[in-house]
Amino acid sequence: MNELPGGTRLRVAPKVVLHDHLDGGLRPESILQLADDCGHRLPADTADELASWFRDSADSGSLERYLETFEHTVAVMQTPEGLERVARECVIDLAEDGVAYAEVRFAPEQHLERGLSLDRVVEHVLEGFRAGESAVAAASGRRIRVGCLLTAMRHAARSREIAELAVRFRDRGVVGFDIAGAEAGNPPSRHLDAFEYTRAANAHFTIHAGEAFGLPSIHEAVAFCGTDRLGHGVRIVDDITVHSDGTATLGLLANYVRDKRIPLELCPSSNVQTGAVRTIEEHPFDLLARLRFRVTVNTDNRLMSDTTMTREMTRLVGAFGYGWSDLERFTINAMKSAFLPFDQRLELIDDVIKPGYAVLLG
Ligand SMILES: O=c1[nH]cnc2c1ncn2[C@H]1C[C@H](O)[C@@H](CO)O1
Ligand SMILES: [Zn+2]
Repeated sequence: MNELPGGTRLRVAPKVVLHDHLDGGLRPESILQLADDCGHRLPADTADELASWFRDSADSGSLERYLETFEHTVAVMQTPEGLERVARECVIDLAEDGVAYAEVRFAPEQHLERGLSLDRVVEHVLEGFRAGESAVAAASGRRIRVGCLLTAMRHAARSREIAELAVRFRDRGVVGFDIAGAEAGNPPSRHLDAFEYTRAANAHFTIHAGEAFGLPSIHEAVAFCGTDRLGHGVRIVDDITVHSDGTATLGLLANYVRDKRIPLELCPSSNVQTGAVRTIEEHPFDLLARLRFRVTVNTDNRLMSDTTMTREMTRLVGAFGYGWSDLERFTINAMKSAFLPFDQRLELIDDVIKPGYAVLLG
């Protein structure tokens, strides 16, 4: 039998991440330095202790408590230097993880505490992404491409403004719009005007739905808002009945999501931390993959989950015995679902992903 994917070969395998939060992926050392610069008090004072603090605090079983940890990352991302540094390091870290294409999201409205405007915030982050791409090319000759998603916080009332911001920056590196934050009590339809505006501008969006709240949230995101992708969407499993002989019956919503090939941005470790699923082994990722939903593998928050794309894939390989061809399929699923023009998606699939996995498949 062939060896299961792992080690350095897995780390260098081409990857695509569609769901990664900029403010959930900072390096602990950078948080310490930036907090020192701006006088923000942290709950720990060494990089190791801080890394553990984030992981342990996020391990709460509740999305609301998980989200509280972002107070300390958002606090150090309020200045041009802070935003650019975090964005640049994010790209370098993703490239180190074998990521060839990433869509990284953040919520501009959370970065106005020191007087920056929404436009300036976005400009600094995009500047950091470009600097990161150049640094990777200069250091290793490798190419990583990073698109930005602008997120609106779903408990707040700025979604229309953020959708307009995303459309305004569409030719400068912003590839889409999103909503995030506490899901229960803040249904997607509260932000219908933002989604309608985005659709009318022929722009793309994804919605965090079906993570901490179940089918009604997914239904609204798909049927009322017309989302292009589902952020998590893991609870679609509530609309699937698995019988004792292993066959499955899909409800109307699950069928619709599968028929329309609506991509699921699945984030296994994050789901365990917020209590959406109990363990990786019990994660519906494999059921959904076998039923041929368009599943993709994602990190969500690398700092809070102490993870990388390589680790998420390693955990899935450990739980479900996936081989290289499975990982290639999930990666192509993600690339097909990216908010890039079709010809650019195809180019990455044909020139980067397929040749990369061809070597690994032997
Ligand atoms: O998985 C998530 N679900 C809902 N909201 C989230 C998740 N991960 C991060 N966020 C929030 C916290 C961040 O401050 C915000 C923007 O990235 O998005
Ligand atoms: Zn998320």
